[in-house]
Amino acid sequence: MTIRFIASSRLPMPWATFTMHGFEDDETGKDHVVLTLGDVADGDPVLARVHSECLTGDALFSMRCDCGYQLQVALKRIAEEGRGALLYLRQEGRGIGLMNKIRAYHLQDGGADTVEANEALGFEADMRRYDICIPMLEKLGISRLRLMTNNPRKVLSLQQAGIEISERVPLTTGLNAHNEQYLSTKVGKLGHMMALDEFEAASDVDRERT
Ligand SMILES: Nc1nc2c(ncn2[C@@H]2O[C@H](COP(=O)(O)OP(=O)(O)OP(=O)(O)O)[C@@H](O)[C@H]2O)c(=O)[nH]1
Ligand SMILES: [Zn+2]
Repeated sequence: MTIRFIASSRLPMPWATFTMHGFEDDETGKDHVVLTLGDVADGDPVLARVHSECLTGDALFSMRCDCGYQLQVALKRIAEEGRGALLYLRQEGRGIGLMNKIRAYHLQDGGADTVEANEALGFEADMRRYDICIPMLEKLGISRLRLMTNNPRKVLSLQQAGIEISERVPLTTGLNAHNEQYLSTKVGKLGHMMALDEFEAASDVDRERT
């Protein structure tokens, strides 16, 4: 593992002023960011989101997925508790990269689901790895997580990497007319632990996208 800490700074956000910590992975050339709020090094479980980059959803307001909504709700929840961490991993498109995600979206426009599209391009459904979290969490003194996710593979991969997950906190938000099928595929093919009728509507999020 070749992840190096670079620097920390303040990051004022609409909900709280977080601290941003930058890390660089010499092996992949990717840089990752962790946002923390409050004292996360006191040994108590930390409310946390391990979020993989989604340029389209996180920054460009895409309604094809739930990523941007989850990002915002996770940050709001951490701000409400006054303590927590968000790991923003540069694993765009479940690890296939932005250009391949656009290729996958093109196939999805023609009727494929997210898994079929990845496979048609020669990729596995999910290429992400989570062991990269360990050096970042260690550096920040975080040992146990209350993890906001619906993804069982994420919980398992983090546990296998040696991270203690004291609780899984559901994060069901952002359902809209454009991503219903995408979310159904998560449940049906990727085993996500959620039911679409339990979702908070997208309009519950500040950045309303209906
Ligand atoms: N390849 C591919 N990647 C996608 C697609 N839609 C979103 N992504 C990427 O999927 C990642 C988010 O993964 P999700 O499975 O939505 O969510 P998760 O983080 O694994 O699970 P949760 O913690 O429950 O949200 C981001 O890297 C997105 O860029 C898609 O259609 N194809
Ligand atoms: Zn997304």
